[in-house]
Amino acid sequence: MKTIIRVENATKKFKNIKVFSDLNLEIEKGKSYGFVGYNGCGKSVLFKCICGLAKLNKGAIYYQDKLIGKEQDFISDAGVVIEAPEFLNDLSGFKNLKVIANIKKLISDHDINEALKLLGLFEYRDVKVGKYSLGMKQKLRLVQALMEKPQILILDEPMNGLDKSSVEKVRGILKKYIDEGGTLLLTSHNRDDIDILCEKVYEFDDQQLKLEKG
Ligand SMILES: Nc1ncnc2c1ncn2[C@@H]1O[C@H](COP(=O)(O)OP(=O)(O)OP(=O)(O)O)[C@@H](O)[C@H]1O
Repeated sequence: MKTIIRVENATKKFKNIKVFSDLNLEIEKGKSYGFVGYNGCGKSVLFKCICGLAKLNKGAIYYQDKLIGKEQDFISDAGVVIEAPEFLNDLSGFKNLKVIANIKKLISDHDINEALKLLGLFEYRDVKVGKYSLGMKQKLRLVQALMEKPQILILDEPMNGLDKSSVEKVRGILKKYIDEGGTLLLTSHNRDDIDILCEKVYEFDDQQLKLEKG
């Protein structure tokens, strides 16, 4: 299997808080990985560093052999849900996605609509995002992450704010994504999400990652 992400001796700290230290990790293409641990253990910070949204204090992260932050600013070809990427409240759901799609110009309006349908947002495509509920905004984030059919998905608590049937729907979408060869990095405080979707599970333990399953 081909390594797609390599984290080497990574250390990240904030002033007096050391989040992780000399952490090593290999992500193989086509596999699904879960990351678990208590609030504040470092899951989101690790994901941000992998994406290029935060800098390591020491060590290196490679995406397809390119050094993140140097040879490549941000991870490319990835669908990402981390915290709340803010949408423009005065634009509709569709137009927000269109603004993002225009950056890479990989997909058509039809593709955006199909992605909206996947999560049941198509009928709200023309409603301003400012009028979306919390769950609807979360679904829009997922649509954004999925719409360009990225080869890797990095999802930090993607089920936040979703009702039971939407969680089932997203699990189905992610399962299909993995079955079709996608690579998934996932955090969730719902252990069922992790168990259903991830073949390998890492737990944060004393500033390190411990392989818990797989
Ligand atoms: N920008 C920041 N400035 C200072 N400290 C930060 C910053 N971002 C995160 N931290 C700290 O880094 C540590 C790890 O935070 P992180 O958000 O990665 O936790 P997490 O495992 O994702 O938690 P949760 O399960 O609550 O989402 C915490 O102690 C947090 O307070």
